[in-house]
Amino acid sequence: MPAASIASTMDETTPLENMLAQMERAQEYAQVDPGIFERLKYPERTLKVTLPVRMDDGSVEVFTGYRCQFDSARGPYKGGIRYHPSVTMEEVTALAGWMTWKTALVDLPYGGAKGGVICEVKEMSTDELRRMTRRYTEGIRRMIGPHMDVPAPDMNTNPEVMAWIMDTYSMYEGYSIPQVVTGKPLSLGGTPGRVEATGRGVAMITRKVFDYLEEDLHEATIAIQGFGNVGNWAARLLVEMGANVVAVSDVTGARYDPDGLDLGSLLAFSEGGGTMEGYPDAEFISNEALLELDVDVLIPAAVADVITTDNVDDVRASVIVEAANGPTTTSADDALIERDVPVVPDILANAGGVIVSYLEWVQNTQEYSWTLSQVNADLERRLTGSFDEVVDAYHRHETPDLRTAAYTIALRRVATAHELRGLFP
Ligand SMILES: NC(=O)C1=CN([C@@H]2O[C@H](COP(=O)(O)OP(=O)(O)OC[C@H]3O[C@@H](n4cnc5c(N)ncnc54)[C@H](O)[C@@H]3O)[C@@H](O)[C@H]2O)C=CC1
Ligand SMILES: O=C(O)CCC(=O)C(=O)O
Repeated sequence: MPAASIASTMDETTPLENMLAQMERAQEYAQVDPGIFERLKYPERTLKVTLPVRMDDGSVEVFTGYRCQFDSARGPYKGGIRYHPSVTMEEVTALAGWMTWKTALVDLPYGGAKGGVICEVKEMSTDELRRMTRRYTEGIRRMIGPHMDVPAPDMNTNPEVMAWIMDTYSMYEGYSIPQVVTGKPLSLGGTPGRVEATGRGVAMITRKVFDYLEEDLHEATIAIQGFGNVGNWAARLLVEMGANVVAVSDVTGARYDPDGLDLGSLLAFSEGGGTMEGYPDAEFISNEALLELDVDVLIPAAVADVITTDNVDDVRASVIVEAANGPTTTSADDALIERDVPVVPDILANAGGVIVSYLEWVQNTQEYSWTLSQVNADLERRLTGSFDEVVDAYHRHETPDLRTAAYTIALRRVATAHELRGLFP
């Protein structure tokens, strides 16, 4: 389905419509060829797969999965796989689009893709998840490959799931192909630093935006929505940098302590299967209340569309760093621009994950491994360099916000690749 017709059937806060609106806003400054711009509103292809899975009780459940390949002008498609009940073809399309702008912005030789399966991981056993993952991999295996499309983790997927994907793909090809997927366990060709890379990047970018604003991160108060892979690593590393993490949440709610949370205890509790609701210390507040706390930095690190016209006037943070994909709607962006609240956009703030995925893929391709300090140094160089480029574009083009500056860079890079390849005679 063409992106424009998907968008016209949905209300204004859907991720796909937001992504298209973000592109439109940047085109005013990027001024790429109108024909190419029109092309870039549409994904190249999306595959929908049906996944029959034998459940532990002997019944068969049929799951639906997608892989959307948005653009490949700059290189193989790249992007994570999400397991979540709210996955839709439209959401996967928006996420694949965001991957396209993200890889271009941080100048990786990739295009953008995203996959997802509609499922509730909490209600499935490990065996059921493995069978579903193998089915999904079989379903999409003709469109992925180390030089074609390289999946990675996203919400509710992890190194174990990546190992199953790698194994299933390799079985069909007849030999081991670790570089078909990134975010693998270390003993299967994963790289040191990938698990924490997205959270580390979020922390690095938060420090960078504080330097840019000439503010001190030391003792700055931080609220983080989402305490999964990205949120919990961002929290730990920000505390290491001297910041004061005062609130974190998961899907059940948030814990808040204005003097700073005991992260060690929260991590141990959640690693043992506990939820925020069940955590015994600190004040329990809702996810909505977390977004409205009077803090220096708000880091949405869970789902899309959480800062909207409904709550943006109550968001009191001085800076927003988008660790999740698509947490702010375009109308909320307008209000934040009006109030001069800096928003570091997702395609920059959470790019640490795909940068280290690239480093994993490079190591696999070269059959050579790097140390953690080499990986982290390369991540920091790329990410902070991209931040500087975005700030430079913001001032040079006088864009309304950092997001538009980031998109201006990304759109131009992707459009140049299309032009050079002669895709538009
Ligand atoms: N894992 C990665 O490397 C990357 C992830 N991201 C984005 O970061 C975000 C989080 O991803 P992960 O940490 O990997 O996922 P995860 O599955 O490890 O953790 C997600 C967290 O969000 C919470 N959550 C789920 N639904 C929620 C809701 N409706 N309201 C509040 N909290 C909710 C969960 O309880 C959990 O704490 C997603 O938007 C993802 O697309 C972006 C770049 C890379
Ligand atoms: O590591 C990757 O390849 C992609 C991670 C991802 O899905 C994202 O950045 O949203």
